[in-house]
Parts: sequence; C-alpha cells; structure tokens
Amino acid sequence: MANEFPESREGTANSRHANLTSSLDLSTSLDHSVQTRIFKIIVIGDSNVGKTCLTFRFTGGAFPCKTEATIGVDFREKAVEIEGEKIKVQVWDTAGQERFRKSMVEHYYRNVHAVVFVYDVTKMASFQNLKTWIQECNGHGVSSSVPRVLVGNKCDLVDQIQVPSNTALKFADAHNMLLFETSAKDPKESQNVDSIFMCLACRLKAQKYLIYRDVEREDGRVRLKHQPDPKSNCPC
Ligand SMILES: Nc1nc2c(ncn2[C@@H]2O[C@H](COP(=O)(O)OP(=O)(O)OP(=O)(O)O)[C@@H](O)[C@H]2O)c(=O)[nH]1
Ligand SMILES: [Mg+2]
Repeated sequence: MANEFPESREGTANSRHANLTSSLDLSTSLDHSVQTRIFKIIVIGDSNVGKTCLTFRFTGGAFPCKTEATIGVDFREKAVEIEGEKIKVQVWDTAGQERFRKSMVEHYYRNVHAVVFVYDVTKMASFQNLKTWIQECNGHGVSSSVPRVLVGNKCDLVDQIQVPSNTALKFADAHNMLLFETSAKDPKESQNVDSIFMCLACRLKAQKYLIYRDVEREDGRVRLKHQPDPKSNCPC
C-alpha cells in the first residue's frame, strides 16, 4: 500500500535564471548515493485552471490563499514511499500563459516521466484547448508510453460546471488517459488530488526493474526502456 512520509521542497525557475539547465538535469538523474529515484511529472493546461493550486495541495497539503500566474516553472518535490521504496516525485508546475512559457517549453518536456493535463470544469474553453496541449506534448517527442492523466479541477463550484463528466470521460478514453475530477480548494478532495500523483508514481514504480536492470547510458544521460510490469499492483 502506498503511503507518504513528510518531506517536500519547492523551487522556481524562469527564463531569467542562468543556471536553469543544470538544475533541470537533476530531474532525470538517478540518485545512486541514496538509491532514490526521481520521477519528473509535468502539469500542463490553460492559465487559471488551477495547476499551481493542485501541485501545492499535493506537495504542501493545503490550498494557497493567494496565487499569481506562474512564470516559467515552479518545481515542487515530495518524498513518498510506495511499497517500501522511497521515491521523489518532482512536480513541474508550468505556466499556462504563452508569454510566460515560450522560452521554457523545451525544458518542460525534456526527459519527462509523466504528464498531467488540467482543465477547469467551469470553463469549456479550457477543456477544448486540451487538444492543443496534447499536440504540443506530442510535438515535443513525448512517447505514447509516458503515462498521462486528465484532471478536471474546481469541482467545488457545482453551480458553474460547464464540462459534463461523460464528455470528459469520452475524451480521456479516446486519448488513453485516466480522468480525475476534483478540487484543489475543497479539503475533502485532498486525498483525490494526492491520488492523481500517487497513481502516476505507482505506474512509474512498476518500471522499477527496468530502471535498475535495463538502464542505458547515452551521452552521459540515463535513458529508460519503458515496458509494462505485469506484476504491478498500481491502484489505477
Ligand atoms: N473554486 C476553486 N478555485 C480554484 C481551484 N483551484 C484554483 N482555484 C483558483 O483559480 C485561480 C487560478 O489558480 P492557479 O493555480 O494560480 O492557476 P494556474 O493554472 O496555475 O495558472 P497559470 O499559472 O497562469 O498557468 C486562483 O484564483 C485560485 O484560487 C479550485 O479547485 N476551486
Ligand atoms: Mg500557476
């Protein structure tokens, strides 16, 4: 059974930080000294859908009282333990506004392990724009074997919902994604928010034997072979 132990870190990077590349490279490395794997999960979607709030809820356990549009990327880490293995989940909270993301897009997708697409259930346009986000992701060479999930956020605003669940479910099925409808704001939903990231971490953990056994090194970088683990007990 998956459980967590308390350790989270936050950082930020934008186009003004000169040493960005070296810090970003860490996300894809295996930390051999402590044998802790790091899973890089990016969170993508329109501005204002709640990406920052969702990632904050997962790593900090609370809803931020105030947020501003993300510039570049904020990265947050949470240490979790799954079936006895300590894993670092590194969440990349990306900017939804084009002007705040354009110089960073390459970094977002580089060596990503999993992708979370977010829309706002009260804003149909944010759902319709998912196609563009998926195109961007595919256009950056993210393999179809990289796990992806779809998240409809702001479900607490029950009177304002514009995106019906069955429409979202069809879209998710068509794109081979699991659908989570949740709220970063509603404390009762916090476990559901956790399960978005834990579900992905469990799936990635299922690649354990590949990472330790079939790891390949090319150009000094670690590359992983993706194969499903038939013995995985991932809850999703
Ligand atoms: N009611 C409600 N409001 C939310 C929820 N999640 C986020 N918000 C609000 O939505 C607004 C935008 O949230 P952010 O998390 O900053 O949005 P973002 O997707 O990170 O936006 P960018 O950084 O510009 O890409 C803020 O006013 C939040 O308080 C939610 O679950 N319910
Ligand atoms: Mg943000």
